[in-house]
Amino acid sequence: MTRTPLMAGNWKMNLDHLEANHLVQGLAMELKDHNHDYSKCEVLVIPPFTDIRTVQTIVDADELGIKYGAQDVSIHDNGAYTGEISTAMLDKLGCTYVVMGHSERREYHNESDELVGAKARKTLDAGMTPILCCGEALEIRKAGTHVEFVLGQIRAALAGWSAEDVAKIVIAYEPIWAIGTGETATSEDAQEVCGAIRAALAEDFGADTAEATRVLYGGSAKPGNIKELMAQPDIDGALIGGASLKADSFAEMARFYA
Ligand SMILES: O=C[C@H](O)COP(=O)(O)O
Repeated sequence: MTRTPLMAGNWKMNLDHLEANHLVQGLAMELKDHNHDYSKCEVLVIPPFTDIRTVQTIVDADELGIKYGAQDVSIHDNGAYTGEISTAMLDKLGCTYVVMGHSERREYHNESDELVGAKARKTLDAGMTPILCCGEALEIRKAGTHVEFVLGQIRAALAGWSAEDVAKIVIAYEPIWAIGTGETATSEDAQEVCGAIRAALAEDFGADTAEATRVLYGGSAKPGNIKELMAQPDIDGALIGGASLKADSFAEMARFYA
């Protein structure tokens, strides 16, 4: 496989900057102690905005292989947008990834597919990698229309994109019913949708783009199920919430290949 696996820890609204310092130092130590090979799995932390400067300082000072990014971004460059953060601000802090369209933002902030697509565009234009989230609620899963629903979210967000640009993004499939519930989708469930995403990318943007685009799974991923998830042909990594808040469990997941 030519796609480099990615373990991305989405801290959500957890940990202040002091706790962030502690976690990143602990994570770096765990990975070093176990001779983690970053070429076999990229390790990414996605802290709250207020922690990013602290994470940058540790990563730069200790020349860590850990990457960091942001949980959201504005579609505006600057101006009267109280509370928003621009791509330029994130780029200046050394962020390399930005998440958009997480189900929690879609639900609590009414984010549409079009807005999510615009955030991904803005992120890519600023030289960072978008992590575009998608995923269905339990009712949709029960109705059996989850594949159609998820492909609809992605196609709406990426409408008009070039194949070259799509190949640079990361897509994260997160069934909402599996987020923070302890109820992981089975690896077959996860593969079904991740495989369908790749097939849709091939149909819309060509086989080379589909081969290059990384697709992550998210939703109660943990040390106990990561190997099985990563053994699936179309799962290239995980977007991890709860289990990324502890250095040992997150490091163990990053070392799924060992
Ligand atoms: O962004 C991460 C996901 O929402 C998964 O969260 P979780 O691992 O706590 O279920």
